[in-house]
Amino acid sequence: MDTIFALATAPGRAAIAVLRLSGPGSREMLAGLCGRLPTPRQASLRRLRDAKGAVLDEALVLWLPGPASYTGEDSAELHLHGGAAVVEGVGAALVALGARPAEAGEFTRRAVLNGRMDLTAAEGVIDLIEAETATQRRQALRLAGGGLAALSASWSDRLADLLARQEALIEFEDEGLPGALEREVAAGIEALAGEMAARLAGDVGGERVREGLSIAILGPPNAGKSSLLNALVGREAAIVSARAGTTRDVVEVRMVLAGLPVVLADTAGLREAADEVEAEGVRRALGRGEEADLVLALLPCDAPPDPATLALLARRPCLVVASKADFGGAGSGGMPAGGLAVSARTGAGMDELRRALEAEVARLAPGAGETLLARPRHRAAIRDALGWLAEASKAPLPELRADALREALRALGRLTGRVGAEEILDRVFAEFCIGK
Ligand SMILES: Nc1nc2c(c(=O)[nH]1)N(C=O)[C@@H](CNc1ccc(C(=O)N[C@@H](CCC(=O)O)C(=O)O)cc1)CN2
Ligand SMILES: Nc1nc2c(ncn2[C@@H]2O[C@H](COP(=O)(O)OP(=O)(O)OP(=O)(O)O)[C@@H](O)[C@H]2O)c(=O)[nH]1
Ligand SMILES: [Mg+2]
Repeated sequence: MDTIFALATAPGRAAIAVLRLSGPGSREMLAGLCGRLPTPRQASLRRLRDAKGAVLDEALVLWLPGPASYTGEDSAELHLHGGAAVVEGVGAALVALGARPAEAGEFTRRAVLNGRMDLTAAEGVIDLIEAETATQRRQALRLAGGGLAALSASWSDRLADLLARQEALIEFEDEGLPGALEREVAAGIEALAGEMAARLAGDVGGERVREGLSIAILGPPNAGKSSLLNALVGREAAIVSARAGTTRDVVEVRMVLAGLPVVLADTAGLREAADEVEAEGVRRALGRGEEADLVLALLPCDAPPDPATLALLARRPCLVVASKADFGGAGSGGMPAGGLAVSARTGAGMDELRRALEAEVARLAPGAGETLLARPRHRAAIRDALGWLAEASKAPLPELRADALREALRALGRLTGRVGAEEILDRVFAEFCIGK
């Protein structure tokens, strides 16, 4: 096993830079850098020297002998002065001592291989690094804290128990074991399948929390789409003008709604375009409307209802809003009376609109932050296991039932990384940054 090192903090000008070292050579390399080893897990201030004895930095050093370390191996941390030349120099000294730069996610990968955490907890770690909102952080912490690992382990335990009994049934088939055991196994499979199905049905929204939502503002030209986007984000992100057909490109801004990161997109007004450029803009607008999680449809109070916008409303999850409400109440633009009416000019209805958007986001990501299934991979693995349980239930022979139970167990093993197809690990750790 190689000894690896990496900058664990962001590169660039900084107060301190943390270099992390892990692997069997850590003890010797650390001693090589700073003389005698510090007391384990105690911060010590040491002068770091290269092979020739030249001082590289004065650093706070942590000696973290395995297995009680993040990776489970002998590890160390060097809290350096945060300068590019300092990091460079200490890195070069470590290479001279036999270490190599770590690959993205390699420390956490080792933690998984050494049984310090399972694959879903490792995914929680990366989600924690990428979390931009408190809701995302809560979800990531549940995962990193082993929430899904524990659930999967309890299911695996029960499956292993059912499999053992099924194997006993096969072994003692000729001795006429009581049918009671067979009924017990069948009931156990039923119960487990029921729980998995309930988890799949009830644990929704986690993927949306992780990835964030996309909302597209659509409507006829001059409806005030760009003005509304600017009012929602509080800055002049998109060009506004009295001329219809001002916006052509999709203009994206990021904001947080109901604890979720949202990309809000302003689009070209929908109409028979006057020229090629506008036509492309309208195509892009419609495309964005099709892929958005929510369409914010604007029907201006000063114009008749627009057929292209209405057609989109019929197909996509929509929040319909009457814009330019200062021109008259909701209703004049084809809005039902009592609908949401806003004026980007006066600010009327903007608070209500924000609340309505938050309610839509909350509806699209229910249970936000309280879920365990954060990735399509999680859902797919459980669906897989459930499929094998269904096979087991209807298996005509005891051996086939045992085979199906074994496959269900393997599906859960892939979820936690215990059944280790190398490519699953590669895919998960490709998302990581270097140093984690
Ligand atoms: N300086 C520093 N800060 C950090 C980390 C780190 O590795 N170094 N972490 C890393 O991502 C996170 C904290 N997570 C960690 C999880 C486990 C262990 C660890 O070594 N655990 C051992 C020993 C615990 C102890 O000292 O009592 C264990 O649980 O056996 C360290 C950090 C965030 N902050
Ligand atoms: N009275 C009134 N005028 C508004 C309101 N919102 C926007 N306008 C005006 O309506 C005109 C068009 O506004 P934009 O925000 O550019 O409209 P748009 O929907 O983005 O238009 P396109 O990009 O051309 O599709 C501008 O002159 C705005 O000042 C409003 O709430 N009330
Ligand atoms: Mg516009």
